Amino acid sequence: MLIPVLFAAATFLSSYLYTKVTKLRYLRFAQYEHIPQLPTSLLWGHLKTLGELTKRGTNDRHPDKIFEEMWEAKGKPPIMFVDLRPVSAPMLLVTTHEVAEQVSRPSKLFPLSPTKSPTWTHMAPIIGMTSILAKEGHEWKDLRRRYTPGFTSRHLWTLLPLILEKTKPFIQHLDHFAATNQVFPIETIISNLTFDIIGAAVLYVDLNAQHLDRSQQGEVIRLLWELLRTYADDKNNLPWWLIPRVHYKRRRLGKRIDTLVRALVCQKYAEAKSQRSSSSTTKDISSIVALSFQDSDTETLLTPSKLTETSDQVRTFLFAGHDSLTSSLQWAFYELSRTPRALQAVRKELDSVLGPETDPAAICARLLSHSEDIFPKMKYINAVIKETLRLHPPASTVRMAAPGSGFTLRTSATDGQKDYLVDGLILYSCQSIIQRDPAVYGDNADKWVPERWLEKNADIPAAAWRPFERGPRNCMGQELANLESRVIIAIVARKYEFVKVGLGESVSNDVDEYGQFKVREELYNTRRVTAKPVDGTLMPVKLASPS
Ligand code: HEM
Repeated sequence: MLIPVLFAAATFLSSYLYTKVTKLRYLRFAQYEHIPQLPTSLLWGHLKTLGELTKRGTNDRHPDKIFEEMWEAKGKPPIMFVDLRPVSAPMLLVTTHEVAEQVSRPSKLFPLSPTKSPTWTHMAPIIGMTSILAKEGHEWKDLRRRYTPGFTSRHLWTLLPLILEKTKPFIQHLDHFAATNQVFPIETIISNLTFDIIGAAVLYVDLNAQHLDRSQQGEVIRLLWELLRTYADDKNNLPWWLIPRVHYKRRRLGKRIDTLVRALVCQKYAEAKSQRSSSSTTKDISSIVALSFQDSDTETLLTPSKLTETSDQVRTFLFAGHDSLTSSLQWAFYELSRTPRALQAVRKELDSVLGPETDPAAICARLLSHSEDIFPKMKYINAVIKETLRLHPPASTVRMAAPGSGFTLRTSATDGQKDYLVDGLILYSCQSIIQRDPAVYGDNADKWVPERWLEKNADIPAAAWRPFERGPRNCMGQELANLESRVIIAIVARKYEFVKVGLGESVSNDVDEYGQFKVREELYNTRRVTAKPVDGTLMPVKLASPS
């Protein structure tokens, strides 16, 4: 009796194992064999290669760098399959602007462009579950429509006095560091400044971010910092079952921030309502959220679901409004500090548009009184910002067309035009590869050369510069980011001299053929939700000598 039972069990087990292994072989080797890829392992897909490459270099470098090494090893194809199962869904690395454009633009299949990848949920504790960043279809459209008034150029110009006001503590910190000769990460003071600006712009509140002593900062900022720190060691969006305690901590902190933000939203809603019903002419219509309350639904009642949704958008704006901007400003100051030619050009431009006065208060006054005249003339500064975002893009888009949707991507004629079925894959447009394409940017694609944006005949396709992404889901805050960047550079560039120490420190006063100081060891990006200089950009500052 026992033998037939054992025999039946063994037959069942071996047929079960056979089915599983056949399926695994299909998933690993056959399912996406039509897409260029490195050799893969039956059990670990490309995770093994990813792990080995990670160990071979500086292991806290941004995963984009490791993807780039894989892409180079495969001969730089326009798209590449990277199998991250079981840690994450399988991914398609997109490396040319022609293909990236198809990922971000509307099509018959996806009238609002392909949907966001479900991997966004690792950010849910920061931005909430109903964030505009992740919504789709008409829900996303409604949110975009409701919040657009707060991001129009006309409205943004009304924020200028507020932005300038917020730069005062920032300048005081710089003066203090210059007087005490302290080495400090400029990330801290830039991020505190951009937090304060976005808090004021979004809710018209003082988030009290600009204290170097964290215990003195407002509670929302302290908790947000703590929350963002939990992402510092998680370079690959590890699933909850690999880091359960970290996920629990994120959820707990996210909830506490949500509670505080909800209270602020209720307070702002009550203020907006009472201002509307009074005949006062000093209505607070100046915050992005107050403007969204003018939407007819919300005007009548802040229902629990509207409150949740508003808190999620506020948290999204607080995060998106400080994070990438801080990173790009750090890189801008660093690149300027190591490129004397460019710093001189920035200063010359500021002299010509602002006059010789370099005192921040005088600059603020002039920016306020002559903004319409001054900002359009900041051509070189614009080129500095553009080039910095090209070479050091902080963020990108990650999409996924549902399995079975039949979504295809076509590679360009120069890449041997071919259609690839890519549904079910995470579609990752890797900006740091796309924006350094020598076919577009030439032999100096890896170099920081702001002048390339000033050349009259520079033949750079619009789609090849995409730090804010393109298509309907592009960045809502790009104009605000640009305004803040120009203001901060205008106030700081002539008064202070930044000198990088540690990573990225110059070896001598010799410049290379692109006019940049040679460095001992390159400064590089790491991943903390988005891409950021790994050391917070350690830069002592001193007062610039008068020119
Ligand atoms: C240099 C600064 C910035 C960069 C490089 C940047 C980059 C990006 C990118 C790449 C996206 C697309 C993300 C995706 O597809 O998942 C995005 C979306 C977004 N950004 Fe920015 N951003 C910056 C500043 C800002 C600022 C200051 C705000 C102000 C609140 C902001 C608000 C948003 C919002 C709300 C979205 C989602 C738009 C939507 O899905 O409709 N960003 N940003």
